[in-house]
Amino acid sequence: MTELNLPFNQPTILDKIVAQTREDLVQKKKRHSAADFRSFQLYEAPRRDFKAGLRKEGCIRVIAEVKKASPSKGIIREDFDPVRIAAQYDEAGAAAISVLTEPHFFQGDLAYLGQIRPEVSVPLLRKDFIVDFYQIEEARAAGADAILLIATVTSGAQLSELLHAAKEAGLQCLVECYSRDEFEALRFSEVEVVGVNNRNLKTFEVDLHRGLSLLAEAPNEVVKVSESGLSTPHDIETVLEYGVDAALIGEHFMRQPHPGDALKRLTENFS
Ligand SMILES: O=P(O)(O)OC[C@@H](O)[C@@H](O)c1c[nH]c2ccccc12
Repeated sequence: MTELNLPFNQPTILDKIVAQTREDLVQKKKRHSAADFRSFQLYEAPRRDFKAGLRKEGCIRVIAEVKKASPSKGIIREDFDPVRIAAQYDEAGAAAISVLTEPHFFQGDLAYLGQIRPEVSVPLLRKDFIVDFYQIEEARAAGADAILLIATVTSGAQLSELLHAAKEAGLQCLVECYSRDEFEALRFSEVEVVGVNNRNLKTFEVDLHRGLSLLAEAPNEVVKVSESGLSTPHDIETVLEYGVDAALIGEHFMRQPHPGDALKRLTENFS
């Protein structure tokens, strides 16, 4: 993908996050081998069906996100209690909860998954930058039901291998892409849930219609998720007009005093 508005050869924020993730992995592997995760209590817990809740004809399904900070916005919510926020989302009818676990750029924590899990009934998506099989075992041990795989970060054979490994580990995947090239390179025989990020992770620009037009091209049997920058009933109406099943929403909810009420208000006419 060409980014004409970026200086040549400058590392993007995404490059930096992935480099940091790889560095962290070196340290983590010294502490635990992937096989060690098998002895974690949550490793054997039954998984919740992420995909099943994401499609309801004529309704918007919401993956509500627990996110303290982001590289584009800095701290989004000072008063951040991940378990309380997740419980509100669950009560407000979220189809799933996305939990940022990346620590350096999003101030996330892997431990949030295990803390949230017993307090909610819906599936949990681990939102992180997965580049290694190790992180799949780690996600299972931490209590995730599904993981995000980002086509901008991992594509082709590597993406297929991670998808396969996740399936083996009993985890479902949300495969996120940004560009048309990434979208067209996806093997829809392997991808059950596809997301298009409306925000360019390199420049942070948001373009809802660009993302939705791409999603509309996905095969019928694939669950479609519109991600990022959604905040108004008009946005939700637009998402539904494109035949998209679910919306992934973080910042808008996290900026409201009561994120659960914000979710109810946003979806009351579409559920
Ligand atoms: O907070 P927003 O604009 O509602 O967006 C949520 C989610 O789509 C966004 O956090 C996100 C989408 N893809 C990602 C990949 C990594 C980290 C974060 C993301």
